[in-house]
Amino acid sequence: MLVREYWKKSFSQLMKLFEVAVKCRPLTARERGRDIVRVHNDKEVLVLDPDLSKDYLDRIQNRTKERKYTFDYAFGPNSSNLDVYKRSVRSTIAGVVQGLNATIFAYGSTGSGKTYTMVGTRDDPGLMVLSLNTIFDLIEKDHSSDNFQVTCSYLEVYNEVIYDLLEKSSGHLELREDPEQGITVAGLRSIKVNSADRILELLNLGNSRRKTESTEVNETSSRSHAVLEISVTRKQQKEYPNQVIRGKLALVDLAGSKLTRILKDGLSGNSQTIMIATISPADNQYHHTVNTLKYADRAKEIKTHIQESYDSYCNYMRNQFALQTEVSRLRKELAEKESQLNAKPEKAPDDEISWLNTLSQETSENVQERINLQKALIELEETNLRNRKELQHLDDAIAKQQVIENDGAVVQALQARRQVILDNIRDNDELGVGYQKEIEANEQRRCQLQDMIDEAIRNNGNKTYLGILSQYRLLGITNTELQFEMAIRDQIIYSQREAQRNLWNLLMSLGLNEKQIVELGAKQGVTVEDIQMTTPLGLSNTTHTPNMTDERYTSLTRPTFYDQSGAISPCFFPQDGEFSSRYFPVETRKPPRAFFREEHHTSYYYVSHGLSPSANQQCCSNQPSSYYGALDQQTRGFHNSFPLKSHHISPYDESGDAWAVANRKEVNMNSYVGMSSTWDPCKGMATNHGGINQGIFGRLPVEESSNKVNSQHSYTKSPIPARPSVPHMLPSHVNSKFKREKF
Ligand SMILES: Nc1ncnc2c1ncn2[C@@H]1O[C@H](COP(=O)(O)OP(=O)(O)OP(=O)(O)O)[C@@H](O)[C@H]1O
Repeated sequence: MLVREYWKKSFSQLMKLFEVAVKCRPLTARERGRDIVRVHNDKEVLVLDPDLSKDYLDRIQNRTKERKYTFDYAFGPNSSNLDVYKRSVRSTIAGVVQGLNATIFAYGSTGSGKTYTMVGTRDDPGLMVLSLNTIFDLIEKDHSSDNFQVTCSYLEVYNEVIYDLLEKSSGHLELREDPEQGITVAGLRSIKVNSADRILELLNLGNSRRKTESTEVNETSSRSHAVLEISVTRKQQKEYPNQVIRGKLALVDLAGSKLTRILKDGLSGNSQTIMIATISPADNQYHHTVNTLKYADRAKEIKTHIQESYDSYCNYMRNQFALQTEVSRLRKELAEKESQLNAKPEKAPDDEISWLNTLSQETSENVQERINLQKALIELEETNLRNRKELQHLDDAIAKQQVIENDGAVVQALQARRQVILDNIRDNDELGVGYQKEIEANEQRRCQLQDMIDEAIRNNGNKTYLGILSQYRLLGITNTELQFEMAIRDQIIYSQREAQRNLWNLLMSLGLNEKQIVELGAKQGVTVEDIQMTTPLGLSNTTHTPNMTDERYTSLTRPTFYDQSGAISPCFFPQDGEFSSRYFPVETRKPPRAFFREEHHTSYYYVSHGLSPSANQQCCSNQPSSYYGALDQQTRGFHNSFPLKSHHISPYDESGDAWAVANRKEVNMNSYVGMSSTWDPCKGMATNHGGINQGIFGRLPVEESSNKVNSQHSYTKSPIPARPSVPHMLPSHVNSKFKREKF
């Protein structure tokens, strides 16, 4: 059967997710009482007042104990199990073979006929037997080429303990939560069966092991709940080869009346459930009968609830179906593309082809290598993000210990851990720089290879053929790259959503309401639903954001703004919240706006270096326009800045450098947001990451007593852990990946 048809059918079957049937058994030979139950119209159950002495007046004054209920199905004492099965159960069983779950359970007081209804006798087989016959019948008649497998388990719950009825001497079994299958019984035997007869054998065996005892109304009263579970696994062969559909049928014979909880269990998941409420017609069972009917009546309320769940379930299933269709469409498309790719072009001279093959092969290896390097780099950076987080926590803990608890041993242990983390960060950073270099070399090689391929094609007589062949080869390579890019893109989308949510929270926690944020965003050219981090929320009113691809920047080269001795490019920070450096054209000095946030109380930090006093003046003279900045070793750029509170600002030292000062011994730049630029040696220009970034730049050793650092380029002696930078070959929005944890 087509999956579409199958779901269509299933939906209509699901419309009756929960049904209640009432079955009244005949009076037994032992019962001497009066029959007080009447069944009308196959739906109504009337229970007469067992007290015959009530007169007409009592009845019209509503003092009668007569009760009337209506159910989905009602069966009188003359109905056989087969009657019950045909009308209320059979259609549900058909769904199990199509992958649906069904639960059929009997509920009623002791001696009311639950076991008789579920198990039955040789002459009047019960619902378990009839259901099994149907399942095997349907499998046999199935015209599809699908493969079926039927398994069966039978358990007993006695005094809250689970036993395996298919095991000779079963121990206690435990419930486990399985991520895929939900709640399962650990160690329960599940036997593969090929016929209803085999299951009946097992059923009889299990029944003989059930705990029973004689009660006033029932000689062989079951003292336990029994659950027979039949699983039907259907492996499709045609439309969706090897797609597996699993249906389950649970047939439950309940012992007592723990109804609500049991109902809840029975109804969890997407199971069609049929409750068979069994009652005795005897007048001395009046209270039990009415109680059972009341419960059964109340169970109808569950139906409404199920209908609601059902609606969302249907939606879910529809989505699933749509996704399946989409996947199958894509599969087909892919197959078509592949066959196009495999179509061989006309033959060309062997040596040319082999040369092209060599180049294509090398290009493919080159791409793979680059992907691997990028992956390694990303992992490395993620590790270091975690390291830096831990470092921050350690710093907090150490500070807390020093100020509040002052426990030397604890501080020592924390500092030891801190050192380990620092070492790891540095090692990783070095490794990262190595990866970056390898990536650059790889990229250069790629350019060379492409040039060689172009050259080979240009100089050959059979240009068209080789061109096509080359394109065909490169198409495969591009595919690999695209797949990698897609994977990263997915991750970025996820990260950006998270960052966006956090940003909202941050802004709200700063006291801005939604409207203000939207207005602020609009002023800054930010669409609030999709906050563009490349145009950061700014503190200034300036709206200019430099276009870093502008050719004016391309003349810049790395040595201009950084050398190994630490003679980095100066950054200066105008009071309106902007920052600038030689990255930006001298003639405009119009840097991007930046939104900065300081989370940490820090001490000294390098603000600027090597500028003339006037430049420094421009940088820091107007309070509160002071910023931290730090050196980015990976990108060789002077990275970032953020504002400090005015009392944290130091004067300049003799060299003209300005330092930010705070009340801690060391600076931890681990947790702020700011703005950064990185140098892209390939493009020969700086890239503005803009907006809010991770800003991880490490610390500088400082003298606690001093308000300034007397250290000409002291940062070079104490390496600043590099900010996790982004491999420049990756899509530009990969940058966002490193922004997410800050909000
Ligand atoms: N439809 C029926 N036709 C004939 N006899 C029946 C029918 N239903 C039940 N009985 C008889 O009534 C008695 C009690 O039935 P059964 O053992 O099924 O009750 P039960 O609800 O399972 O009881 P317990 O909860 O104590 O196990 C049995 O002797 C059974 O044969």
